[in-house]
Amino acid sequence: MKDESVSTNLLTKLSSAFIRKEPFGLVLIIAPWNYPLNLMILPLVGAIAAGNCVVLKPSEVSKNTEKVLAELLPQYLDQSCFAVVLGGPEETGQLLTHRFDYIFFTGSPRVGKIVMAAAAKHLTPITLELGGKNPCFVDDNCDPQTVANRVAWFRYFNAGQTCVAPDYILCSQEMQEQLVPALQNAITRFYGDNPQTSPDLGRIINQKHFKRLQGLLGCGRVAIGGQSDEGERYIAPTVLVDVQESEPVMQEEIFGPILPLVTVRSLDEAIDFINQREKPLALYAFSNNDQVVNQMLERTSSGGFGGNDGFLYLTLPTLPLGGVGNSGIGRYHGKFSFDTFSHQRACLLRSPGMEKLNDLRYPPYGPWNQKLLSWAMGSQSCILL
Ligand SMILES: NC(=O)C1=CN([C@@H]2O[C@H](COP(=O)(O)OP(=O)(O)OC[C@H]3O[C@@H](n4cnc5c(N)ncnc54)[C@H](OP(=O)(O)O)[C@@H]3O)[C@@H](O)[C@H]2O)C=CC1
Ligand SMILES: CCCCCC(=O)O
Repeated sequence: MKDESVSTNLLTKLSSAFIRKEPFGLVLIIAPWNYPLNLMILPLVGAIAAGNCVVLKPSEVSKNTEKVLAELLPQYLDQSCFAVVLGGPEETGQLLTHRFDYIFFTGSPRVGKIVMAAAAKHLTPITLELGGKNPCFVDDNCDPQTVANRVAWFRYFNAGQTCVAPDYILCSQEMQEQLVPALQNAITRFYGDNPQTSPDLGRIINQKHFKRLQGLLGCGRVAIGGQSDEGERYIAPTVLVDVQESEPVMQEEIFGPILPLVTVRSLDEAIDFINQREKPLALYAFSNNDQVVNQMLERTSSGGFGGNDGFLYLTLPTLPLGGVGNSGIGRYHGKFSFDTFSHQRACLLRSPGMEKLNDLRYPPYGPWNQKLLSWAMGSQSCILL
């Protein structure tokens, strides 16, 4: 990447001022299992583009992808600059005792805190791509079937194992009564009368997550789905109603094909509900009224925001993917990846001659040269004076 020239002030008018983008050095990339290729390769591309060497730690949970990565990557990447470390939490923990120049972690906030604590020991800069409970507000002023189609697609894609998926719906009681049949229509249209036989519906990654999700089926009242099959690790596309805030399904990130509907009486109540919780990785609002969508955008905070659709914004490399607060630190995708993996070095090259011009800044200071110096430095004069 070529140097980025920047403007100068009177004091540095005859100098060359620019930002040099430098690689950090050795980067550790730790990836999760839900999109094991995408969430490993995308940060890897950014790290390479910025000139770094990389240690890759894929998730042991997605075993087949881990195996393919371990076999294929060494065939395409320079073995002196890239390594793939296999294994689980223990091996990741051992990796984290070493000093890296940058750590890029994708996973849960729980493990993100472990990574951040390890990075702190070496003051290593990090990106944490974490998760959270992503709210989806549905205004009364909307077409229930259109909303149901869009929400159902984003909730049940990859069997709901997507960090930016809508985690729960906030809507009025009246809208809930319209949304449930519309969601049933969408699920039947997408996955047929018996979704378990659909080739387009995924399965839960392992027994641990299957059991966790099976337990969540007991929350609230099942309005759609609710079936499960341990042998296939199948959880039916499910909609829950009459869910209490205190129930587990509203206390943890669902990360599965379960969609609880929580009723609120107004947009203000929905915004209060959202703002009383951790800042989510993604937030969605559906309404035919732009003002409602804009109010949700203006009065909340989240990693990303979707108005009248789901995480389609991920298809734009011109938009960053990243969380805020408990849902993450930093961002990537497109040029944001290059910037994440680059140190922005401030450079000012001056002439070795024309020393006379520097008399202005040398003591002794009098009223006149201090004012002149302040003027010559412009807005940054507070730095030295
Ligand atoms: N912001 C984003 O872009 C994304 C965020 N996520 C979030 O990730 C979570 C789901 O992914 P999941 O893989 O289960 O997340 P985890 O946090 O459980 O695991 C993430 C990575 O950390 C490793 N790990 C697990 N426990 C430890 C530990 N104690 N010490 C060190 N490393 C550890 C895992 O290894 P192993 O898997 O081998 O046990 C895996 O490589 C959800 O919260 C989801 O929201 C997921 C995708 C994208
Ligand atoms: C291919 C989309 C990957 C997005 C990361 C996630 O939401 O889990």
